[in-house]
Amino acid sequence: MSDPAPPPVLLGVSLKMYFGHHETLNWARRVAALADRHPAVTSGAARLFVLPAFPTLVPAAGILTPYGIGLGAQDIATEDTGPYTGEVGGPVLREIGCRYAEVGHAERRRMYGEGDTVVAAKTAAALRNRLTPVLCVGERDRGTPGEAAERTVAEAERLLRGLEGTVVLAYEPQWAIGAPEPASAEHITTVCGALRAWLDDQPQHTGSSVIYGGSAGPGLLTRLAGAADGLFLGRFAHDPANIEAVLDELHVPAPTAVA
Ligand SMILES: O=C(CO)COP(=O)(O)O
Repeated sequence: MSDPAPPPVLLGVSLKMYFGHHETLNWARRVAALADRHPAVTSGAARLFVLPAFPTLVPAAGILTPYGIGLGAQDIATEDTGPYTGEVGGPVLREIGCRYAEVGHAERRRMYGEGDTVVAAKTAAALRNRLTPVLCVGERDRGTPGEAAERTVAEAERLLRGLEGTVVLAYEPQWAIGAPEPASAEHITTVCGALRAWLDDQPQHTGSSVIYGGSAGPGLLTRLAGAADGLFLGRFAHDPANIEAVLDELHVPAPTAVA
């Protein structure tokens, strides 16, 4: 009997606040066309998800979801409904077609004062609304891989305590975000391996994945050789040719021979 197909490599893109409205939709059309024709996507070897800005979510859903690209928000309110000016709650995100909600990104922690309590509450809000949290974890300052692994596993443990459900853990060492280069393959492998080992002991989070973000781009998946379940791309996904280059790195199963 042949081995079961490995789970798809997960490639996420957060557009942060870089693009205009029409620019986002044009980019989304190019990514949808790529997903429609690239064998890594059509064979199921890779799965894409995209997190655009809130106002583009509705039109982006119409462009991306027909091609199996998951849609998600870059943030989610801790509460579901009520007097929370400026917030967007999980029920609305789910209603408009989101399947993911990012929580705890380093930029929100640093610039908008979000701490562990808020991040844990947002993670709970996502799970409560059947959205997969893309939970960002990672150390602030560059240190040894071993220290980073210990710190990051403790962070994931703290943020997910008492919660149940499938999550995407996005390991994003804060010092590698917006940098010229990602963290080293050794660093990423050590930390993602520790997160994976921890998750494997958490039956309440079955089906979860660990992806790496922080100046990720073409070439990194190859260097990681399966050490992460995927990548969380930022700037280097602005040019869809780079997404294509990342997809090109995946081993695509050969089509079944027809007798
Ligand atoms: O923060 C990131 C993804 O959420 C990474 O962004 P960059 O790849 O632009 O560093």
